[in-house]
Amino acid sequence: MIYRKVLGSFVCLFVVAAFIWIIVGNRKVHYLPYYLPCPEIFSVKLQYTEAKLIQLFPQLFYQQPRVLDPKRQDVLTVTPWLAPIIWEGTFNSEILDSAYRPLNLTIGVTAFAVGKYTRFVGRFLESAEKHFMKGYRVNYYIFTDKPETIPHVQLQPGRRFVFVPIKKYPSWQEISMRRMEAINKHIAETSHQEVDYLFCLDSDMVFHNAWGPETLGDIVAAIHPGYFNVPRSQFPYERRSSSAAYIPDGEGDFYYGGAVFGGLVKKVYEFTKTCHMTILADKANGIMAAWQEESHLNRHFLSNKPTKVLSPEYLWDDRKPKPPVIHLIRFSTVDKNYKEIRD
Ligand SMILES: CC(=O)N[C@H]1[C@@H](OP(=O)(O)OP(=O)(O)OC[C@H]2O[C@@H](n3ccc(=O)[nH]c3=O)[C@H](O)[C@@H]2O)O[C@H](CO)[C@H](O)[C@@H]1O
Ligand SMILES: [Mn+2]
Repeated sequence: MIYRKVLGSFVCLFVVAAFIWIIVGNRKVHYLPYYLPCPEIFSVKLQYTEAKLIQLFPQLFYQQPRVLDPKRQDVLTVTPWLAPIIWEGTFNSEILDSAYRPLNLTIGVTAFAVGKYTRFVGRFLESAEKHFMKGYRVNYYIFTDKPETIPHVQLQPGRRFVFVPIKKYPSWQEISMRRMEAINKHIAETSHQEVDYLFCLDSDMVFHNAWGPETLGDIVAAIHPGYFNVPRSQFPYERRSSSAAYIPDGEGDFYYGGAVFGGLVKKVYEFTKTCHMTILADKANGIMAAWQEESHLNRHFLSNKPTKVLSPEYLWDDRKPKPPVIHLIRFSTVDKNYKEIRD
């Protein structure tokens, strides 16, 4: 009985194996169709609260990036914490535009024009319309105590101008430092709903060349034009330990300028809040940092590293001759009579 069952099983196995061999082997079918057990997973979309569509790069034709042939060998293009440092020659605007344009971003700019500094706004805006985030939506927030003195500047479509009334503090130091407070308050009340990224810029400056999406990052700082080529012992950090902006000798990455910072509006909110608080702490202790809010900004960026660093191309000074490492001056301080204007 058992012998017959075993024999029967072997015969069955042989017949099935022979059948498969005939079909697969003789008919030249080399694989069997295979179906995923649950194809509906492909149609499931996670509902993230800040869900953004993934942008694919369209077909573009450009030079191959060469691993062993960096475009700039004369400058540092990445920080030790792997934040890119943006220099002319290191990026392709066409590729960046193809990634950022479809996101339909709005970029905010804050510029302060208090007292005599209203005279700079016309040139600032005219030059920004030529060079700043061309083709993107831009909101200019002009913080001023004298809106009637600001000249009208024709803006490109999708770009608008907003006056933010602000009181005039008696000293230029206080005006400069209080920007942190005013920007922070304005983000909380208004601009967090209006812009994706926000740049906070000095108004006594002019755009000379393109400033585009290569500058966008979570939190962005700019290297000061006066200190990109000096050892950190010579950085004009606040050196008194009684100040909240204190940086001891032997510490520091770069010397960043107070005239340019930015990033995601939420990050700029956090940043301006911390800086304002450390400025107030100093005030309570009867001390003012060596370079006002710029010192606090440098202290903050030492322990909270920027995710992108702009080279001095993005924060130059018209009074300085252009060295060979600077291929392009994009944004630069105008020459001004300090004594006359701060009087
Ligand atoms: C290139 C650079 O990094 N500049 C910084 C530097 O000197 P700066 O000489 O560039 O400072 P500044 O006189 O331009 O003042 C900073 C800004 O505050 C505004 N303002 C100032 C005074 C006034 O009466 N009315 C008015 O509106 C205006 O937007 C101006 O651009 O140090 C300052 C603090 O000491 C700021 O950190 C500046 O950003
Ligand atoms: Mn300035």
